[in-house]
Amino acid sequence: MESVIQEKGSLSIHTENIFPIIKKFLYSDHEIFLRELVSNAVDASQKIKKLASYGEFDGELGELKVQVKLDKDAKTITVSDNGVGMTADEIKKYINQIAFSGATEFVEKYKDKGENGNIIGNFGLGFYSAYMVAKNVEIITKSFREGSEAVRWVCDGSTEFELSGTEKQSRGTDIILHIAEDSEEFLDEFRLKGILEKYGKFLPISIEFEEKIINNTEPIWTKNPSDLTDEDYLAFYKELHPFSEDPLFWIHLNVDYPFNLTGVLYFPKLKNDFQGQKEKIQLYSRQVFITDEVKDIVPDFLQLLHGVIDSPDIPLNVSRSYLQADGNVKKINGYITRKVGDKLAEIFKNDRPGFEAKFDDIGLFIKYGIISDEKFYDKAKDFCLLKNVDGKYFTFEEYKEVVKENQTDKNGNQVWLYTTDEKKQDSFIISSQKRGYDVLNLGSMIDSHFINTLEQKLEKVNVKRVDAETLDKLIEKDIQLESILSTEETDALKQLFEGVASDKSAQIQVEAMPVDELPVVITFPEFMRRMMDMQASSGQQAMFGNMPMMYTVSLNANSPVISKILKTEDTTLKSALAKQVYDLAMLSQGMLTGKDLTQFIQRSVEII
Ligand SMILES: Nc1ncnc2c1ncn2[C@@H]1O[C@H](COP(=O)(O)OP(=O)(O)OP(=O)(O)O)[C@@H](O)[C@H]1O
Repeated sequence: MESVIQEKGSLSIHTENIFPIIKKFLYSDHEIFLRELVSNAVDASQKIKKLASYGEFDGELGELKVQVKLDKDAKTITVSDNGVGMTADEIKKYINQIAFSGATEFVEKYKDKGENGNIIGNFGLGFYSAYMVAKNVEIITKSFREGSEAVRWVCDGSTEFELSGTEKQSRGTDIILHIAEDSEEFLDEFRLKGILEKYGKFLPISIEFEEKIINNTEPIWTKNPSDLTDEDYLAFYKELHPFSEDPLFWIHLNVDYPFNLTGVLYFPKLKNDFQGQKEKIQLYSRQVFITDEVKDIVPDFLQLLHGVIDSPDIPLNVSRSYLQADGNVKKINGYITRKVGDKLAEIFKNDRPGFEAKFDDIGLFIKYGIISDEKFYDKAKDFCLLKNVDGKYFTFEEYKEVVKENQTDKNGNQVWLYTTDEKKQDSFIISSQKRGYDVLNLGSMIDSHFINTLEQKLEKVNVKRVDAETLDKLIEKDIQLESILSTEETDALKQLFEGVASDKSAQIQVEAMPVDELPVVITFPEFMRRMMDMQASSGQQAMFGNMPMMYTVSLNANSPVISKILKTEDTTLKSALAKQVYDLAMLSQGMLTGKDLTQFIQRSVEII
């Protein structure tokens, strides 16, 4: 049966309810009220400038300026401008109708005149944020239109307002906030100055507070790159980060299609504690500071950069989940990645020595990008460098040529060797070099992840730490060394060492190595070790968290020392000798500690 209830209509909002909502939920940060009112005043000033340029206003423009005044005794904060002002009708339209934005209307009306939208407002709610801190707000305003009468509007935050004629000589608007008891923290010049400097440092119209202009109205990102010198960029960097070292280089961003975005990103000299350096990119919307949390707008691997991004196309007053899904935000992300890739490629191409000199600093960004961003990898694979222990740099392709001859294994795979710690792994590096192998230096936090990505991306390349295996197994060739020991001797040898090993879980194996190789060698299987490194660097505790480091003890069947130990008749001496060479191997891997170390020293002294 069809229902008889059928009705269409529009929902009504009870305005009594709206103030508490604005006060509580519109912005989590109450200090935003000042940003909103100053932005409105800047808008009003920009509008009069534009109207003058369109020939719709032919009076004196005068010096356009926004003034913020604090009167502690009267408990008021006043924001004044000499912009367009409002007529009584405009107040009724723009102020009395909550959420009707005059800004949107202005842009709409003048869009044929190439209105590029230098107007900040668009929600039509900003003005009411004044009620987050004020119990009463007065507007005293006079429109630029000839013959307009000045008007005064007052509202105490209820739904009743008063509108009347008043005296005001000059064009423009004064917004007077009578601060509520619970917001008197804002009646403080330092607090106000702080808020103004935070949000208004780069507003396009001069902002005066306590007889000082607090802003730079023409920050460099609004200028044409071809009009700027290196000094300009460095000076601006100092303005943003007064105590930082000079940046390595920078990128000027400038797009207007399919979204609007300008900005300058700097590559800083990184300190080791790079975690602490995040949140150094500031996000602006038409020169109004919005936030320094740019997580979703800037690709993760570029969050270590410093600088400024300005885009009116990034939605501001919305939740993060919305931001992540926003099409523009995704495009902006892709654009920034591409620009950074292009810039790095350009420096690499035009100034390879300069690029190499900076690589130790920028390598982190590049490797991070390679790991986390497919598109960035496609560009970076041609300029990302590998540094070997002799301090020489190679691209991936160059390096393939360097090691092709000596480091291709019997299956036709290249094996790239690296060290994570030149000092600790010295003996392994030396043995590898003796064989004519090259050793890379990949010891930074990010490298275990980077190596993993390399192996996935590069065909027929395996990457192993110099101590991942004994020298012969590191890069397996067709030639197999013969063991000089019989099967019985091999078993006896293994048993002897199992007896002296203090760590009973150690894997002991007998292997035929070159005669001059050490009698005992301790190695860490690459895969497990790297997984553990990766986990440690990402701060996780999961799978391998509590597991001891796995290692392999290889006994060199062909070592004369091993033969000597096997031939020793005296069983006490035999064990002592075995223990001594075993401990030497432990020592060379920095694994000999505690009682084992004490006893080792004692034994060594006795032998001498
Ligand atoms: N100082 C001012 N001078 C002239 N007009 C003003 C001034 N302040 C506000 N207005 C008018 O009132 C309208 C509503 O302002 P409101 O701040 O509420 O919204 P908005 O600026 O359009 O958008 P947003 O919510 O993003 O700030 C403005 O669009 C503008 O037309």
